[in-house]
Amino acid sequence: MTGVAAPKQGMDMTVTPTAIEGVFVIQPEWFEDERGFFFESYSKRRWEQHGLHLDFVQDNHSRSQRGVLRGFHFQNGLAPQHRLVRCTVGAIWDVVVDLRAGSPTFGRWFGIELSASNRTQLLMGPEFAHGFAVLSDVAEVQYKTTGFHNPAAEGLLAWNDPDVGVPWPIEDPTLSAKDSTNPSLAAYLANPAFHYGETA
Ligand SMILES: Cc1cn([C@H]2C[C@H](O)[C@@H](COP(=O)(O)OP(=O)(O)O[C@H]3O[C@@H](C)C(=O)[C@@H](O)[C@H]3O)O2)c(=O)[nH]c1=O
Repeated sequence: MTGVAAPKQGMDMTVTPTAIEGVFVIQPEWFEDERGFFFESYSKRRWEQHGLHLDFVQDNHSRSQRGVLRGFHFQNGLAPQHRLVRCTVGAIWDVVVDLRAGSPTFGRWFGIELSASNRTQLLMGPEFAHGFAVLSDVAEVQYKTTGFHNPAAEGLLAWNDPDVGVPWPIEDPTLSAKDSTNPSLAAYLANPAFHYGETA
């Protein structure tokens, strides 16, 4: 068919699977001119064109100082959450850990730098513990979730569990009181919240 191409509806994005099934790197295109930049940080229509059908219900925003590490956190099957994470001020090293018992990548981690300048986003299913370390003087992190916050569903995993072995880029991080006593992966596995092949 010939003719005039349909006008482009907004900017596109790339969706790149990682070595861990269920974790995707999302890179939106952006427009830049002398005023600054513009990009669509989320478009339901664009996501559906890429086969991503998720209903986000909550937006979160945190600010942290250099050296802060938050995590690892997840919500169990009572209130499962897909999470779409980005950094809008500064830079973080963002990490997920596969919590699906029986998964070929159980306990394996994936990490990526998310920053205000690279505008990269990380999408993870509910079955992943999530945490990040701040690489800049200050970092602001914004993320969307498909489930509402539910303290009764909160799950925690030790940021420094040697069985996971994340090579964090900061030493002696500043942690919340809660995160300084998080359980190990072995303790999690005694009563896992998620099983490979089952929908959370
Ligand atoms: C996450 C969350 C916390 N809160 C409250 C609970 C508490 O009083 C206060 C601070 O909570 P926290 O210390 O748990 O915040 P924080 O350590 O930033 O928790 C976050 O960490 C990152 C790594 C994640 O993956 C997120 O899902 C979330 O768990 O905010 C909400 O009201 N809604 C929410 O969605």
